[in-house]
Amino acid sequence: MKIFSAEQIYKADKATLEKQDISSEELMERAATQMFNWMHVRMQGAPVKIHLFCGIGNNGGDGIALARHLFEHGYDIAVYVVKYSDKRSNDFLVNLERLKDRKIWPVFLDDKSDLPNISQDDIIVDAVFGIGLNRTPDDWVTKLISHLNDSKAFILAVDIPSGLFTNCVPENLDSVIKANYVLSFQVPKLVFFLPQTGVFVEQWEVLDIGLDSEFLMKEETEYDLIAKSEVLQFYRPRTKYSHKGTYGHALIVGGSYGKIGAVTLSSKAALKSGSGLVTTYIPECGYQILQTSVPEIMVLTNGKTSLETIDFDIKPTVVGIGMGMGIGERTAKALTEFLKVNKLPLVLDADALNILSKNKESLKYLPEESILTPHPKELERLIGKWKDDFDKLKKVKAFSKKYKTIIIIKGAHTITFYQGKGYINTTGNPGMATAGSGDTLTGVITGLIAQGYTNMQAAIFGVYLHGKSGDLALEKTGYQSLVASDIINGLGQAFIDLFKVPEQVSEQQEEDKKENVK
Ligand SMILES: NC(=O)C1=CN([C@@H]2O[C@H](COP(=O)(O)OP(=O)(O)OC[C@H]3O[C@@H](n4cnc5c(N)ncnc54)[C@H](O)[C@@H]3O)[C@@H](O)[C@H]2O)[C@H](O)CC1
Ligand SMILES: [K+]
Repeated sequence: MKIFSAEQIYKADKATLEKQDISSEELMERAATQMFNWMHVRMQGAPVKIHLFCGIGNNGGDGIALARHLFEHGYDIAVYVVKYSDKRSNDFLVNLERLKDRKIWPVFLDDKSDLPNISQDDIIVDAVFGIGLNRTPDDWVTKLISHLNDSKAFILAVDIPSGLFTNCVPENLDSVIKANYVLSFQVPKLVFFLPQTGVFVEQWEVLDIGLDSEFLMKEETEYDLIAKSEVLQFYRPRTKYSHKGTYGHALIVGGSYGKIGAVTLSSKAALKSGSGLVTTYIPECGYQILQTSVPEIMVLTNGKTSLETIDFDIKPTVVGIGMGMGIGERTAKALTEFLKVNKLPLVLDADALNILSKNKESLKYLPEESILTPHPKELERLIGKWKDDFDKLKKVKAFSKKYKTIIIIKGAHTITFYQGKGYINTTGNPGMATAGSGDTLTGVITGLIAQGYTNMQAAIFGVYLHGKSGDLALEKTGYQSLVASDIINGLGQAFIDLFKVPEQVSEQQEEDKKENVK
């Protein structure tokens, strides 16, 4: 799914009005009707107090129109207009009049108003600011927003939590609504997926308001959201007359005394993600450990307790390098010498990245489309400190362009970056923040490249599979007990899940749908 910028959404609106020959107020009505249906299906007329806080722009207009629908279906509503400016939008005014026609008089709030009473059992609809926010809200609006957050009532945000910008991190985080649920029109917003701003979005859902499909299809975006339908197109089925040679040979390089586990996990993950052969290149101290724990894997050794040279006479398809490798002088030199002569596709992780951070001139030896999988600290060593999430994205983009590398920013929503574009992953969970999880990811990506996936496909698909496997494992382990080996063991189910058809809608839902059409 594409993630559009605010400018692109306004362009999509314009294209829709022209193509479908409708007014902007009709489009607002679609948005409000969709939100009402969403609420009505869940609330079924429940006598819960709903407080609607509406700004004076189109986000506020959406809220006012929603209030009308709720009123007409007998819901107990209280409507507030947050008068943060005199520049009321036309569609807001049209809907305000419609509300007044029904004898509903909103409470107008300004800097002198008392804060309204809200019980924690009530529902708040947040329609104060939408994607049009362009400066920090005034102090009194921030106070109101903090008051709503403190109420502990369930907050349903319209389009985006009020106070969140679409293209930067707010200076004052007290001015942002902490939404329990966001109903976002047509497309999710980038800020839902970044650590500093994503915390304001507990859950989100997209409501289709019928924006022009041609525009949505043709318009190029800087970010894509990656879910099952996006990765399925990469999937390479196995063929009947294939043999292990068909699926490539992954070489995993790394390990040092006390850190043989890291390479073991990567190697096993490469194997379990389908690499035909896997060889692990480690210091001698790991020989027995590896041969015993993963008998399917071949082992080459060099150095006693850490690697001294990286030099082999096998012909692997791809090399995954750095896990548990250490950053000692000899190992660092071994890596640099290897990079100078290497022509194979590379996946670089952990200490390989730490060594490169200290010897940035060696980055020029990386083949194009090498994959770098840093965790936050490793990323900081590579690109330097960042001011906020947006600054981080800018720096990663510049780095990836300069060295022509694919960078995977690991996190709650891992983002794969290449050629100026970010691919945001949707699988994974906090249970995966555990030792060896990253080593496993490197193994999965290396294993996919071995089988013939392009580096970009392997990066995006690998991140998805790794997360999905963690999600499936979670059902048995819970968050705390999920360990990297569970992720490896869940990989098979993650592949199988790709082809699971979503559950059928129930008969009752089908009936409801028919009713709606009537
Ligand atoms: N295609 C869609 O997704 C549709 C979205 N709709 C809704 O429209 C809003 C965007 O509406 P817009 O009027 O452009 O912006 P806001 O409602 O966010 O209003 C802000 C308004 O106020 C000014 N402003 C900005 N920041 C401040 C500030 N800190 N203090 C005071 N005033 C401020 C700014 O100039 C704006 O004019 C979108 O989110 C959806 O909810 C449509 O209803 C349907 C199509
Ligand atoms: K909002």
